[in-house]
Amino acid sequence: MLFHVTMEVQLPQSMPKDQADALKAQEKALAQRLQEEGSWRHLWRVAGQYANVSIFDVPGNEELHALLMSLPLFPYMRIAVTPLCRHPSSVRAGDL
Ligand SMILES: O=C(O)C[C@H]1C=CC(=O)O1
Repeated sequence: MLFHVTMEVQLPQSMPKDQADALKAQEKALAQRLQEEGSWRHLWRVAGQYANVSIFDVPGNEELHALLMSLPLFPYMRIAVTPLCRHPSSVRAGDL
């Protein structure tokens, strides 16, 4: 299943820079691994915001929930999920 996911990162201003940098590095490593493996299909920065728009390809809701909860920045993100299905007028074969 495909999911459109938006993530807005809100790190507390009180978080020490070293801790924030470590979390971002862990997040980047996992995000890149998941992209290489295929479950994180698209990752786009929202211009002008510490936020992204992503497309995930995972078997279902439970898997997406587990994946999102595994992200190091999960406690500091506002996340919105929109499940996607194929549009009948799309000329694409189903892949993005
Ligand atoms: O920067 C972000 O948008 C948050 C998060 C998502 C991927 C990543 O590396 O960090």
